[in-house]
Amino acid sequence: MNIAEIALKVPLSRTFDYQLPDELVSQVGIGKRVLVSFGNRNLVGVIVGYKNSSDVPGDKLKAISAVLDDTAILNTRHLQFLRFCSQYYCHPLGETLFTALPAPLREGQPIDKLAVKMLRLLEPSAKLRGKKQQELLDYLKSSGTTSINHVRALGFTTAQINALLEKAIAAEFSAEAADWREQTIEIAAKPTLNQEQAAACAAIKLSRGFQSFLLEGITGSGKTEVYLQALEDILLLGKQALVLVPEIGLTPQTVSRFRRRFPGLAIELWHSNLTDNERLQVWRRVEQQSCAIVIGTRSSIFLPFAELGMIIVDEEHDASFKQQDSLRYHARDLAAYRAAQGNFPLLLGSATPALETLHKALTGKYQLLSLTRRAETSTHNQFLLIDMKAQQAPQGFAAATLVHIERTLARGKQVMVFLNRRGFAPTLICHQCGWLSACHRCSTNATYHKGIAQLICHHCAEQQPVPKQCPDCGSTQIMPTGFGTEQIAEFLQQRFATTPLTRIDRDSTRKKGSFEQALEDIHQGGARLLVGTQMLAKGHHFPDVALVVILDVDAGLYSCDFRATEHLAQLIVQVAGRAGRSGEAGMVLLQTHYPEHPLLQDLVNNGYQHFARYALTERQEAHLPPYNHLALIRAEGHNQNQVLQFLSDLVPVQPLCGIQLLGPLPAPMERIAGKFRYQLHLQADARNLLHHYLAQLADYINSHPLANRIRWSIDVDPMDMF
Ligand SMILES: Nc1ncnc2c1ncn2[C@@H]1O[C@H](COP(=O)(O)OP(=O)(O)OP(=O)(O)O)[C@@H](O)[C@H]1O
Ligand SMILES: [Zn+2]
Repeated sequence: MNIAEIALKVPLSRTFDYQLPDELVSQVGIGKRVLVSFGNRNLVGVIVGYKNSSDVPGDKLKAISAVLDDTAILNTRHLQFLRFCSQYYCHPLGETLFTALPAPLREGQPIDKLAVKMLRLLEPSAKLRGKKQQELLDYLKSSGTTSINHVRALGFTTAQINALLEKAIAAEFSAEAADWREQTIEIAAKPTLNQEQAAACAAIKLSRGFQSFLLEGITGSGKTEVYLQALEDILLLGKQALVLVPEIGLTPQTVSRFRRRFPGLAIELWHSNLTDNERLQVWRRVEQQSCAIVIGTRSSIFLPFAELGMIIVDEEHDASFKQQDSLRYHARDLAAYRAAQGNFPLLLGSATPALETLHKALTGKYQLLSLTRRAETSTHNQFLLIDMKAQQAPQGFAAATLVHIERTLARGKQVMVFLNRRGFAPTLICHQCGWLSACHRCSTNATYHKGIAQLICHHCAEQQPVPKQCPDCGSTQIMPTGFGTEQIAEFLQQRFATTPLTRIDRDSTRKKGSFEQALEDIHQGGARLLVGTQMLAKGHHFPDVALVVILDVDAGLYSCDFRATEHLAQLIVQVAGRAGRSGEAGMVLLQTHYPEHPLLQDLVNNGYQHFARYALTERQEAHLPPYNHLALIRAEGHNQNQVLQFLSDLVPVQPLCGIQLLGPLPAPMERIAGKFRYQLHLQADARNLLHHYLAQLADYINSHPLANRIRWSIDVDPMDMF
């Protein structure tokens, strides 16, 4: 065996053969990184296998230049997981492995033994002027020597730490990272579980080996408490845990709840704001057992835990678990693979489970655990549908809605107004000729942002100045039409001039720390009127909110996406769940032109649980997921004919057995950033048929002459059709 099979970060679904030079034979190993020459470049690769012979003739076979690791950075089990991922999502193995690795490892940087930067106090009696600096000093006095990571996790900044170092009040030194299992696990005071919670927790604790659970609990029913208590046994056994949370759900409150419950335990965070180096640190810490729990967003599913004992997926229905480009994986689905592979429990929690997950629970594949009561109160929110037909609502609010807002504010309660559209207005319209502001590069509107006086495309981010005259007819009567959060907030602030208002959307929270600041304002009760998009809606616990207003639910009722109603119902329930968390029942107003719509009626009268079960019967009748499996092949390019040609070539002459193929069809958004977009839909009753066909197709595509001239992708289990 003198030939190594190497995975490289190139967009080809194959590995590459390299000769093993004698002097490196003792250093190589599967899962280690190597340096090889590829074309005229030097690339980092990962050894994934060995062989005796190659299709490449011996004299053409290049040799490995260097071995970069002493020990494998991907162990056999982890490689097996990533291989599965590559096959399942029809994505090249090399690119899959390199997606999993933190950037410094992709670039070939060394992974040395983990050293931890520690702080030691030198001058305990020093007096500092900065309040936070003094707090840090006091903390060091009480805690003794502490890792810098830990101090930062408590909220102290690098600047504050450096201030102590510069004044020689504290010194920094390196220590070998401690094994988290050597610490005694402390469990802080906790509430007694109610009956339903206790039953759920017992079921999880009693499970042996791999078992998936769906914890279906209404908002505020105490799911997090079940997670915390279910984790105890796992930690006591010395096993690590991964808690996957949606991008928006990684709030300081969630994290501090875990930290408070397990004081002193090494808990790491993983999210998109970490630097490359911070990611590498977490990677090493989970691998070298110096961390017990990771709370992370989707890509933390790729972390190389030394010994994982449980995965929890909070808000498992959330769309952010699915990656929407390159390797289009779903972290929840990969979590199921990892749990089966490692033979440990998987716990999925949601108030509004995805229909796919619910289906698995109802057919017995997952064990269903239900929480039907709110943990702290016995109240349920009251829903009210406000009929917008024939209403005068010049500012987007029905008169009745404004009365409810006024009354709630008068009682000293907070009001939350939800609209999932940022900006001032979705488009400008010319009153004379009907011209609409559109993006030049996408088949969509350009949103009017009043504060910065710009038209911005929310798909490609193109900005244009606001025209003074209509580009078509020259009229000066150009006006905003429709509403965005910016406009809603402006109107409410005029109407309730003395009421403090906070707006939370991507525009208002661009500045670092401003989101946290706004949340803090709401918690302290400073803000009484809260206006926002889904950034405001998810996961937060605002005890004082007594009224939630959802301004526009109609778009989700009539959409071409078959998941639109499911997503609308989930959104309504999540947003509504922000109300009434402090004892008295909250009120939820839904403004709609279709108050008699069966979906709204079902949701409002019978709740999500009922709605979802009914929605499943509809999916079954329509042969849609989860009763059937989908894949989407997307292609886009500047040359429309090439894109169409490429996809047409993929359509087989003979119909396929067990697979329906539709297309090429224009994508719902036919142009984005100047590119034409088309797709093929594949639908199959049996998953193995679909995967078998996709594997063949991927090979064929790679040999297609247009494959490297247009952008194409395969999306297995697509979550949206765009
Ligand atoms: N058994 C209990 N006894 C008393 N209080 C509890 C209990 N379980 C949970 N709580 C409290 O109830 C509130 C809601 O609980 P928790 O946040 O766990 O619910 P959740 O279902 O995770 O909420 P969400 O729907 O927002 O995700 C929290 O303040 C929590 O501390
Ligand atoms: Zn655009």
